[in-house]
Amino acid sequence: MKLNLNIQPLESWLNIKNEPLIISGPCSAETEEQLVSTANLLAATGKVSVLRAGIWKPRTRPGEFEGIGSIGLEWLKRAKAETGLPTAVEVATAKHVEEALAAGVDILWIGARSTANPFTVQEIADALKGHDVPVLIKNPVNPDISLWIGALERINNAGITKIGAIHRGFSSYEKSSFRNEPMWEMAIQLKTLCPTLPIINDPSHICGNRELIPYIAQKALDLDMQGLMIESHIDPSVAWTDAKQQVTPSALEELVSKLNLRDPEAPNEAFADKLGELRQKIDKIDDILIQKLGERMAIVEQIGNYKKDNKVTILQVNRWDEILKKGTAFAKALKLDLGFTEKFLELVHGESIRKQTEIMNEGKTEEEIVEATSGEKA
Ligand SMILES: C=C(O[C@@H]1C=C(C(=O)O)C=C[C@H]1O)C(=O)O
Repeated sequence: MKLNLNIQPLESWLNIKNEPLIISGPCSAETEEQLVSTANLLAATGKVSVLRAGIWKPRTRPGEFEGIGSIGLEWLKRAKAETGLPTAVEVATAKHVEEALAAGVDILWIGARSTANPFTVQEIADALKGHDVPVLIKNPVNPDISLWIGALERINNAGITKIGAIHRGFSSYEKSSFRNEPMWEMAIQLKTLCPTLPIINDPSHICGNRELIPYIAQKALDLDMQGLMIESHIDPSVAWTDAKQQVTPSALEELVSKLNLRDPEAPNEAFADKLGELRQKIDKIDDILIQKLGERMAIVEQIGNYKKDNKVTILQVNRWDEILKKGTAFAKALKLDLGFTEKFLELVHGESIRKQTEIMNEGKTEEEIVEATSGEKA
């Protein structure tokens, strides 16, 4: 499947000062002085292409600072006039869109909580109709790529062609070193579905602390993301929101200077030849892997039929345990990553279970059964 979005290339609507594209500014606009002085220091670094600031803040719990509101738009105007930097704010309602556009905000973004709600996205899309403003769409809080795609489609259907995605990570119930799990595979999947879509990484929200930002920012660039949105504050220690994850403008400058910029391709022929040669080897190995997986599944099917005839359960924990132990020991000897090996074997075992369940159900898939039973798609 490919995603059919009508997109204008990032470079055609954004003047990128310095590679990579850096969008920076405070999590929240707090005072005129805080915003304007942060903006001036950011501009002086020469590394920042867009000034961001939260004006309306979606807070998880009531009673917390919910953003300075419309007055902040006036401060942004001043910051823009003094620095020449285009400005970006988060919008979550039609009213926000109208006010931001009336105040001359250059780029709008849709936050993760809004992306998760199609009603909200549609309301924003309707308010955007007839306007030619760039819109960046953060991933939804939950790891559901369809919601992310749906939001991009709704905004694109409203006639907005200057669009991009922001990867800010996903909420997780499990304890993690990240504030929001990166789940890079989601961004990779989006890029695969729509290679022309610019994806900007937001390491501040993924990390939740400033120390990890350089690592995540570098990883994002190495995964060919088009830019970074990094929160900055003239004095993060007194920030009203997200104090732990904001950096000073000078720390931002240092962080960006230390990033290694790598190209998607190397211009020299020798590199291309060598890469081609190695990729041919990989192609051959992949063919063998898939061939062998096919052979394995044919045997799994035979076992499934045999179990069905003999009224034996699908899951055989002892055998599965044996496979895991044997497989990981072999992987260890080959210096293969054990976590990867386990995941791979689990995936293969899961497929065996799926196939044998289908056999027990006279060839009907789980999806077919769920749909026939509940009338809903599985
Ligand atoms: C194939 C079998 O069924 C299941 C699948 C297994 C596999 O994929 O290797 C192993 C044990 C069972 O849980 C089997 O019993 O051997």
